[in-house]
Amino acid sequence: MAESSLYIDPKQYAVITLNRPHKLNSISKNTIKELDNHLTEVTNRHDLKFLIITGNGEKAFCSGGDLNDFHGEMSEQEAYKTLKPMQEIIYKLATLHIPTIAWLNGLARGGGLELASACDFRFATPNADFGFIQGKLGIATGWGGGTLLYERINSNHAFQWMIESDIKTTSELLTIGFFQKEINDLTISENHEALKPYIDRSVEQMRHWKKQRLNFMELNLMKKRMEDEVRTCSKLWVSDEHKRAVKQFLSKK
Ligand SMILES: CC[C@@H](C(=O)O)C(=O)SCCNC(=O)CCNC(=O)[C@H](O)C(C)(C)COP(=O)(O)OP(=O)(O)OC[C@H]1O[C@@H](n2cnc3c(N)ncnc32)[C@H](O)[C@@H]1OP(=O)(O)O
Repeated sequence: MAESSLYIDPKQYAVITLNRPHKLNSISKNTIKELDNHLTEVTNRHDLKFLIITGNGEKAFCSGGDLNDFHGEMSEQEAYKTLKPMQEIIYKLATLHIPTIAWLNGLARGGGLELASACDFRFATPNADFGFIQGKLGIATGWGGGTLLYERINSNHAFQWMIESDIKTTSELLTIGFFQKEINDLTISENHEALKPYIDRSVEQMRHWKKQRLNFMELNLMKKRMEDEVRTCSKLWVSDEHKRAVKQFLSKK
């Protein structure tokens, strides 16, 4: 069964849904391939105004990399080979030709927040919590999402969040500007109040504003920084602290 889906609405927006609610929409190697296909399809469409990424179910947006696939016993080289494809997806998403919205229907951890950071906007349910917890796992962001976090919020907040690796509420994240809107009604539709301004604009406007935003970002530098993150995370992946943390999570079963 597909682990994600792409839906194109007649109102000219696309929705990618992570579809592994029983695993809290964690991202497996297979999900990564599917996401790549979805993004290619969206990139080839010239009639879309914006893209939404969300998770199926009420509990989770995305709990990060699937720790069965991204397991603790990989060598540094294997870790790099495993992490790199998702970093590439995150880069593609961050530089997509139309605005993107992470629709955080539930909790997010680790790479789930890297995915959210790749989007231009983050709208979130009040009934969930969110953590860049990589620090507590003995690693650092492995998909380039640390670089993007610095693009999205004040650098002091980004720096502190990654070091402290704490779990934050929706209202805390609205306060520091990581979230732009709180959404109580989670159903994505053309009638949703939060989406109305995005639907009301034209394709040309949306593409222009996204291009303008990207012009203000140093994309080559950003790409290099994201690559550095993958390399650093791959090194940390083989640390005892990280192996212990993954083992502990997997043995919970
Ligand atoms: C690899 C990339 C790296 C990066 O670059 O950042 C990362 O993403 S590191 C971060 C990886 N993610 C995590 O460490 C989070 C792991 N999950 C949890 O800590 C907990 O699931 C939770 C988010 C705190 C929720 O806890 P709880 O409500 O008790 O639910 P369960 O733990 O019982 O989860 C239900 C179900 O889902 C499976 N699950 C959840 N997250 C993952 C995951 N990341 N990888 C694999 N499987 C995951 C969990 O094992 C349960 O499955 P079953 O036991 O089969 O029911």
